[in-house]
Amino acid sequence: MRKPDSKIVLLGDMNVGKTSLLQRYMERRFPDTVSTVGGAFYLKQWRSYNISIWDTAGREQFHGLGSMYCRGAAAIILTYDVNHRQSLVELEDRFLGLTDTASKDCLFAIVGNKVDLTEEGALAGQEKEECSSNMDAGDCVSPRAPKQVQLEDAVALYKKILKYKMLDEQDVPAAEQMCFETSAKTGYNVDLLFETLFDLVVPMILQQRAERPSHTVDISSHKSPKRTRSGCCA
Ligand SMILES: Nc1nc2c(ncn2[C@@H]2O[C@H](COP(=O)(O)OP(=O)(O)OP(=O)(O)O)[C@@H](O)[C@H]2O)c(=O)[nH]1
Ligand SMILES: [Mg+2]
Repeated sequence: MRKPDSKIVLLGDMNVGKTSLLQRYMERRFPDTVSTVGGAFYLKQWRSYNISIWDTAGREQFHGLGSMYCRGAAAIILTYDVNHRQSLVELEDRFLGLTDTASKDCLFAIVGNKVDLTEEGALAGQEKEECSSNMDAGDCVSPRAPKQVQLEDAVALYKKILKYKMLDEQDVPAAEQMCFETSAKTGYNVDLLFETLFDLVVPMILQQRAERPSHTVDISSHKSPKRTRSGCCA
């Protein structure tokens, strides 16, 4: 197997939907999941490049492994649940420190998942109301609640991350491009999330290749040595 050209890591609290997002993208479905143990990865071919996408465990007991998974990462997807404010708080308190091992020009995406469960998600046609047509409108109780975390909160966290990493806003993609709201259940924005990141890491791969000293010897330009009378090389 060829070594991956780049690495993307999903981080975030347990139950926010990291595994579901990855399975929705890679397998085009929303299967039942079990809480992740340690970590696992998928390989995605994007154009001619191999990108590994790592799913990590959000459970506290696996916290120590997080920085190991982030080592050398070109992009990190910090995931929260739009219905649980604490899951956004945890990104800053518990997960951001794990990203210190990532590549120095690592990109960050902030992803609020499970929008299908919110009133806004319903308005955006995320999921059909499960009401029978002979019910009164009043009987049709929606389980959805207003979003607990707004996109602006994610944008504010993105800007804090730039400060923490001492990055200049002008040198990195804009917050509006890197903060997403998704639903692994319906697929909403899932392709956009992953493919935006793939397109951003490709130039990083090319830059790394250009900076790396070449170990390739061009044998076509090599002249054969002249033979001397003794049969030795001059
Ligand atoms: N409604 C809804 N449920 C979701 C969505 N994404 C995930 N879930 C559900 O949320 C639960 C947790 O999802 P996982 O993908 O296992 O969460 P995780 O972040 O990988 O959790 P850990 O592996 O423990 O860190 C499962 O019951 C999923 O079916 C979503 O977009 N919408
Ligand atoms: Mg998981």
